Amino acid sequence: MPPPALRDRQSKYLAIPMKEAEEIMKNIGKQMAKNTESLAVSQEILGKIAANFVKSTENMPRTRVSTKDGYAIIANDGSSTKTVIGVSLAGAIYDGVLQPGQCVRISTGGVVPESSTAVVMVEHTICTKKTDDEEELEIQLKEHISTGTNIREPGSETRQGDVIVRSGTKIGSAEFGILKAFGIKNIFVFKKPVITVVSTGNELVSPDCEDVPIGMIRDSNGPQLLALFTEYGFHAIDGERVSDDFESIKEKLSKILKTSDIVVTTGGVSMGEKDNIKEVLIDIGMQIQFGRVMMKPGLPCTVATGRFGTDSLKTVLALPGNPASAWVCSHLFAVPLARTIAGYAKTHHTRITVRLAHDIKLGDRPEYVRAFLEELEEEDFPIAHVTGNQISSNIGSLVGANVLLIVPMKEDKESIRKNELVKALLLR
Ligand SMILES: Nc1nc2c(c(=O)[nH]1)N[C@H]1C(S)=C(S)[C@@H](COP(=O)(O)OP(=O)(O)OC[C@H]3O[C@@H](n4cnc5c(N)ncnc54)[C@H](O)[C@@H]3O)O[C@H]1N2
Ligand code: MOO
Repeated sequence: MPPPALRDRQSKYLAIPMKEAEEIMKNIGKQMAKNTESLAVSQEILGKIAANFVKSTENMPRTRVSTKDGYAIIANDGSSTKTVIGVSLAGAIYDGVLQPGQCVRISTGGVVPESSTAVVMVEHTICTKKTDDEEELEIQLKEHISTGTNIREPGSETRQGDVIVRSGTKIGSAEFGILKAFGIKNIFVFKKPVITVVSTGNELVSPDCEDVPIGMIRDSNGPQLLALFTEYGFHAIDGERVSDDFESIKEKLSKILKTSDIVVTTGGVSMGEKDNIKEVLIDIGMQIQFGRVMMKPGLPCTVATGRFGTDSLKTVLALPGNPASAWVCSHLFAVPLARTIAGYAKTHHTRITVRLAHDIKLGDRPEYVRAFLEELEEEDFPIAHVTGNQISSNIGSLVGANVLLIVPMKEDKESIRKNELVKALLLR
């Protein structure tokens, strides 16, 4: 860094539009390695993305089974009265063969005996004969039952060889359930990127520090971003803190980049005399992809890439130190990138339409306003309440936020009004 008198008085970096920044991130995502691994189908795969199409190993159901509790009959056998000759319960099959005029009591999920062509619900029958000790001997149908009624045919839900989990699908409870239903033992999933979070700043002390000297602050960005990645199903490594010193940052980043795919730093990216991050990134051979974005919060948001002596491309997201800026930029840039590398088909936050609960004054940059939603039965759209003072340093503006309102910059109008509809990104 040159002495203050000689430093640049304007940023060298053009503030690019958000759309352009997103395009650049998409390209970086495409170039970053997507590695796969085979994992046992255990809780460990929850939240991972399937890397292959998984096919069913057998028909579902495997045999004809009943969808109702009742009686397996031969439909259209010319008799509405049936002799009860046995029982087929789920887990205990009746392996005899039905003759016309006979039926077998059956439960939902029970195997339908050979030659039976329909199941009549117990509600549609009357018991017409029984033994002295109350065993059913004969029933009568109250209505006509046609062939196929209440029977699940083999393969009627899934045929052997059908795709049961598509590549790119996130493994949740439903996918986990179907893999278990077919007895699948292992599947290929995308490996998640190794993410490391580092806080930079001479003023930072441990978040656990009880007696913080004046002029110093607790490092909240580090733990906040580690938690943010956890919320999105990623495990991030705590790279802890480093001072603003050029050499110290260089040493720290050089070490971490060897073992990480994505490094997220906070602080030191703006115009301050200790804002060294961009220079360090250049010094260690990384290419700055953008050094400012026309957005609020997050103007000095910086992204650099490089191979760093390895085959695979690495990305550093050097985010502003202000807590709201770091949080918003992590949502908008780091999470989609991590999702891309982890194989997600959908990498971006869902856009929804919301109705504003208050006026919002427009600023000189497009803004991502933190808000929370209220759902009212009589309203078509959720109501968005802004989370207080939106200054980038206000960590309280993040608390309770579950959307980012996409608010344009001031052009022909000064504000958007209460009750207007705006687009928002759904978080978490
Ligand atoms: N002359 C200019 N000054 C600033 C500009 C500008 O364009 N020209 N941009 C402003 C904007 S916008 C932002 S955002 C900030 C970002 O600055 P830096 O990324 O360089 O961040 P720092 O200066 O290091 O810190 C900013 C702020 O955040 C606090 N901080 C930093 N790290 C942490 C942490 N780990 N946990 C909690 N809080 C943290 C730090 O103490 C500062 O208060 O620059 C504006 N300035
Ligand atoms: O862009 Mo900064 O995050 O406005 O304060």
